[in-house]
Amino acid sequence: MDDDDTNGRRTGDRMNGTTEEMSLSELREEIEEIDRELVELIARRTYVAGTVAEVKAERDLPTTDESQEARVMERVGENAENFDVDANLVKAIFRLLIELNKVEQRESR
Ligand SMILES: C=C(O[C@@H]1C=C(C(=O)O)C=C[C@H]1O)C(=O)O
Repeated sequence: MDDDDTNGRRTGDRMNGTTEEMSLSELREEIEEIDRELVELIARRTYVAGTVAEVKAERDLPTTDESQEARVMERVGENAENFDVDANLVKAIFRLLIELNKVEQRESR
């Protein structure tokens, strides 16, 4: 039995049933749309951080705020658990997003 014979059912079983009849190409289209949304969200997060950088520059505050980073990491860990995904993996992704923001903030001041 090859992958196509499962007709997406393995994925459908993990979700709400609406994906059960989806073909591989339809599932990949769904992933493509999700990926586009993820990149849009990353761009929005980076944009807001740019505004944070302006506020910090006005107040003469440093780019890095470790206590805020700890709050972000705790929050994303809780969100990961609520959505039943690996908290350590999600935290690793957010570590990168925070670093991206700090690079952007340093470049804009
Ligand atoms: C965006 C900020 O600047 C930095 C980046 C953070 C982030 O990407 O979440 C958090 C804390 C800061 O080190 C902030 O202070 O809120």
